Amino acid sequence: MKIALLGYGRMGKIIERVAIERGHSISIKADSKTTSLNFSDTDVAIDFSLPSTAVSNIKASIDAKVPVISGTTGWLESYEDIVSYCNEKKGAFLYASNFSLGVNIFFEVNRVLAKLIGNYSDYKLNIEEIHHTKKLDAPSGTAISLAEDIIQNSKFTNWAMDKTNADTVKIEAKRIVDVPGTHIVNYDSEVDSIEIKHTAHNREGFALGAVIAAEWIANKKGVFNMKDVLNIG
Ligand SMILES: NC(=O)C1=CN([C@@H]2O[C@H](COP(=O)(O)OP(=O)(O)OC[C@H]3O[C@@H](n4cnc5c(N)ncnc54)[C@H](OP(=O)(O)O)[C@@H]3O)[C@@H](O)[C@H]2O)C=CC1
Ligand SMILES: O=C(O)C1=N[C@H](C(=O)O)C[C@H](O)C1
Repeated sequence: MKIALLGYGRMGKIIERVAIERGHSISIKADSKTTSLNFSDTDVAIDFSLPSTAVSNIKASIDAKVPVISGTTGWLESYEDIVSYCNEKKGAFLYASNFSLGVNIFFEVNRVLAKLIGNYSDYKLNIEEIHHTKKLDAPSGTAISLAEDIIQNSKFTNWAMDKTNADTVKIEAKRIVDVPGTHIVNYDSEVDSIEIKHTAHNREGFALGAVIAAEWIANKKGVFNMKDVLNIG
């Protein structure tokens, strides 16, 4: 496949290597200096750019009838608009806050735990995410996915980063040099604690998952997520 990389930073460069190792070629390497996108020689686009550029890149791909994989986080206020846009234009779009197999298994464990424990008022809930200091958005997209899954499967009704009440999932964001991505879900009561944790050791798993998603979405139409790709849960 010919893959357009919309964003050629930390992730874009690793995705390039993984894609070439899997027999693909790169048709576009877009960065902040790119002024226009020509998709004439592209089969699929992968966007790992900035919160401020993700929406226009996704729309440009859909307009060009190129299926688009979206890994950029921090733009989710426009997610429903993109879903409508993609459906109207009969395009193909897949967003994941985290493409790694490990985190997608972690999401499943988180949902089960929320169903089991999330209705007991004895436990206070805290999500902690730790990332490198260059990260632009907070909380991480992955932490938001974890919180939203807990809200769908328990008594919790909302998430917030600051003051919480009993129905709020509290998310704490920490920034430490070079950390690729760590997420912890902690339930704490007077008598015990239950904690699940995912630690990314590097960015390889995110890149591999994005390329697998790009291979999967070729020739499909619709709006998808990583559960569709991995067939888990
Ligand atoms: N879903 C997932 O599994 C993961 C998601 N992410 C997310 O991916 C995004 C990118 O992360 P990362 O690679 O670390 O960030 P970087 O800052 O390293 O890369 C961002 C890239 O986007 C480029 N860019 C700027 N403007 C545009 C534009 N208009 N069109 C295309 N590209 C543009 C930048 O250009 P320049 O180099 O010129 O500045 C840079 O190359 C973040 O939102 C991050 O949260 C990260 C890891 C995993
Ligand atoms: O910015 C990052 O680096 C990462 N962003 C994603 C997120 O916001 O959840 C995924 C991963 O944790 C790395």
